Amino acid sequence: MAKQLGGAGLRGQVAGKTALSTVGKSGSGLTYRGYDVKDLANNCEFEEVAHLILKGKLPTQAELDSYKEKLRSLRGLPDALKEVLERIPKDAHPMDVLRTGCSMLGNLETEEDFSEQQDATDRMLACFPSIICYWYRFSHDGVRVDVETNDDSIGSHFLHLLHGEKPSELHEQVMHVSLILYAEHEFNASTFTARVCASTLSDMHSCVTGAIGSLRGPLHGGANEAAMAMIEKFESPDHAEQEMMGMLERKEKIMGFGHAVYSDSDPRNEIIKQWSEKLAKDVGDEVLYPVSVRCEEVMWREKKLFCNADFFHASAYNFMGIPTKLFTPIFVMSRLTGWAAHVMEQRADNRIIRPSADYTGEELRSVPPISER
Ligand SMILES: CC(=O)SCCNC(=O)CCNC(=O)[C@H](O)C(C)(C)COP(=O)(O)OP(=O)(O)OC[C@H]1O[C@@H](n2cnc3c(N)ncnc32)[C@H](O)[C@@H]1OP(=O)(O)O
Ligand SMILES: O=C([O-])CC(=O)C(=O)O
Repeated sequence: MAKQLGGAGLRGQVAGKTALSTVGKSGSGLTYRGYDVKDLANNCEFEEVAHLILKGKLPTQAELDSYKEKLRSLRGLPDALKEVLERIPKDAHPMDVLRTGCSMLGNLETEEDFSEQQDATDRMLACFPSIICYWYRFSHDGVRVDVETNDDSIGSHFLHLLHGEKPSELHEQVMHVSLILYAEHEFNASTFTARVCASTLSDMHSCVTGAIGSLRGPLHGGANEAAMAMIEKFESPDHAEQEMMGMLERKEKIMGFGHAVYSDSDPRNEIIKQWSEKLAKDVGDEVLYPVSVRCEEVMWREKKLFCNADFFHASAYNFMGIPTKLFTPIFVMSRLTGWAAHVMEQRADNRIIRPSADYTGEELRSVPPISER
């Protein structure tokens, strides 16, 4: 059953064209440049999908090797950026750190001309994990990590910097899947933010900085952190059910459920849920995964609301030892590909995005003298 699309929030209104992805239209429900996300998640590394989204085609082995080599060479951070990161307090939210880091990078390595858009994007793709982990390890552990690792992938680079050791094969694989699932999603709020910014002919770093701000909220990317905060309070599936029933009765929003476009399932959920189950077995979990499954059952039974991409990401990331506040920055590391590709698409066929509003204010009136107000 298709979701009723209309009403506030521009829901269901066509606001532009894209050749990058379809949501709720074909295959399992999500396609990137014509490939089903399930197919991509089962058969590709994230860097192949980044190449597909940003450069228009799946790479050959030689193209992939050279793309990964290029990304590896771009992991270092300028000293001025490290200095800024060192001044950000420990209790800052990592999404704010990333927003500042991206903006600072735009000052140091400004995109002077649109011909630099691919290089500016590759640089961010390579160094966002460095930015987030440099700040995290400095502010939390007091160490200045060497961010120039030789790890094979963006996901393993991130886990290596975070934990101080190379990740297991399982964890590297889960990072590939997770980054693929989060990479692109048509005209979602953060991507639309990036496109609006691009439509003024602004620079790539401004578009991405704005998009990070939009992704941060709990109704969008921030939902994976909010979901974690909720499930970690539940001691058992029965406890989860009891608490969820209370939340529903109080008409509270339950993060990680529902979607603006999908009507009865988010195709990314089935995939990340399987990986969460594998990770649960790997760590011997007997609480978080069964609690998450019960939450899913209760929400469907009571409200016909389904898990979106964020819900099982919470337990999966937790099982890999990732601190909750770093969940949404991982989303950024991935969605950067979608944002940048949309910026490029907008630039290639641009008209400034400037919709209209229905006015609901006062009728025309004259300004009274200040003594009479
Ligand atoms: C990667 C991502 O960004 S995926 C989205 C991540 N966000 C979340 O998980 C936050 C929780 N979910 C939500 O807030 C919403 O489902 C959104 C923002 C994702 C979509 O919003 P909308 O398109 O406006 O939702 P929709 O029209 O389906 O809502 C229908 C009804 O279900 C309710 N509803 C929707 N989601 C939820 C939820 N998670 N918990 C409780 N009730 C919900 C709405 O409040 C609404 O009720 P109402 O008619 O009484 O007002
Ligand atoms: O499309 C949306 O509204 C939100 C979403 O799932 C995403 O951005 O991945």
